[in-house]
Amino acid sequence: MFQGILITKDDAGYRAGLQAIDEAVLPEGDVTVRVAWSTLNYKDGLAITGRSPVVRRFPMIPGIDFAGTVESSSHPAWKAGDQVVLNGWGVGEVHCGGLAEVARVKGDWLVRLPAAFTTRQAMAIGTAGYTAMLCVLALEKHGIKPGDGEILVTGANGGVGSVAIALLAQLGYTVVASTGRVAESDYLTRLGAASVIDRKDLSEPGKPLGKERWAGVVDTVGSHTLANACATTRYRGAVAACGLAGGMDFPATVAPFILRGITLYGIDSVMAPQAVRVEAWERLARDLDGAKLETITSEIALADAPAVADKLLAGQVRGRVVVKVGG
Ligand SMILES: C=CC(=O)SCCNC(=O)CCNC(=O)[C@H](O)C(C)(C)COP(=O)(O)OP(=O)(O)OC[C@H]1O[C@@H](n2cnc3c(N)ncnc32)[C@H](O)[C@@H]1OP(=O)(O)O
Ligand SMILES: NC(=O)C1=CN([C@@H]2O[C@H](COP(=O)(O)OP(=O)(O)OC[C@H]3O[C@@H](n4cnc5c(N)ncnc54)[C@H](O)[C@@H]3O)[C@@H](O)[C@H]2O)C=CC1
Repeated sequence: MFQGILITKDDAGYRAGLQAIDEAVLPEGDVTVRVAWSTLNYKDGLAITGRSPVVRRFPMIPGIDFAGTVESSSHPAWKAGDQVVLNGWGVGEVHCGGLAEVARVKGDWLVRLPAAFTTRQAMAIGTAGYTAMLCVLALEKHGIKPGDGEILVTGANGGVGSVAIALLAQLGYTVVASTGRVAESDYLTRLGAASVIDRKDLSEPGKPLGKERWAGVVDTVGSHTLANACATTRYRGAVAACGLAGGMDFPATVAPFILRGITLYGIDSVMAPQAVRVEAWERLARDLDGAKLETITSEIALADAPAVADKLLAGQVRGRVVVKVGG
């Protein structure tokens, strides 16, 4: 038996809580990991509360990411004692996840813990931070350079937004942070935002085209915010869309695409190929300021995860939350 969060769904309803879990609940896998740290991402909030149909099998251990130490392995790449990180691959959705002391997964899903990070730091980054890096890589590969103009980051106080700001600022980009918590402007400017705008400027239904402003965009919000971001992106600029914190809809027109030649990149962290993950983690090790990472990180115990999941979805959590599992 081991301790973990378990989600059950039956006639009595949808419930998540800390309990002793039998090893028999763990799915098949060729690597067993002793989890040190996990995190709470937005998707974990959706899974734990049942707000969206993220969990596809019950009972389910949530947690779309974890970092820890291999306990046993029949996979050729891994041996007992190796330190590993996992993001996505349906873990915490269809395959038991990281919010428990033990995880059993496919060795092909694991990434070696970069030497630059402790397991706690890797989870302070977590799937949110790794996704922020995927967004930055998309803008870089599009050819957007520091000095080309302002980069908009939406949902700026959140996990993806906070790491995106820190990364872009470190790389020399001029970052404009959009937030509903303008009172938190100091936090955003300390991370490296050059200026802060109110999310209301972007969240109302807008025109097909607006005044050209952004050289690039990292959008975690979706809906009208994403549509307005596209409508105000400069000629041949790019938008990296990764989130739906404001809604899954995309009420846009083709105008920015066919009249300004903008590009919309869809960013998916869950099924990203291994080479992409390794590149993202290597770049995080190079480009993310460890001191800034610590300032955006708060720590909770496993038992607190359900309560903090509610707060996360209510937009009451700033930055990243690490969950101490065995660490
Ligand atoms: C870290 C990442 C994130 O944070 S992403 C944001 C969090 N995710 C969500 O909120 C998604 C929750 N899911 C939904 O709201 C719904 O599943 C849906 C709206 C995406 C689709 O719902 P619908 O009822 O219309 O269809 P199905 O559920 O039957 O699915 C249709 C088709 O799509 C496949 N699919 C479902 N979810 C995913 C997924 N997460 N990734 C990839 N593909 C997905 C599903 O298997 C079906 O395909 P099929 O070939 O028919 O099996
Ligand atoms: N595509 C992918 O692979 C990934 C997608 N995501 C998505 O990115 C988004 C952000 O994830 P996290 O940073 O972990 O979540 P988070 O909860 O830490 O941050 C979300 C931010 O959006 C803000 N927000 C909420 N509602 C809003 C609205 N209506 N308008 C504007 N801002 C609003 C919140 O105040 C918060 O600051 C989520 O939608 C998540 O599902 C996250 C990781 C991977």
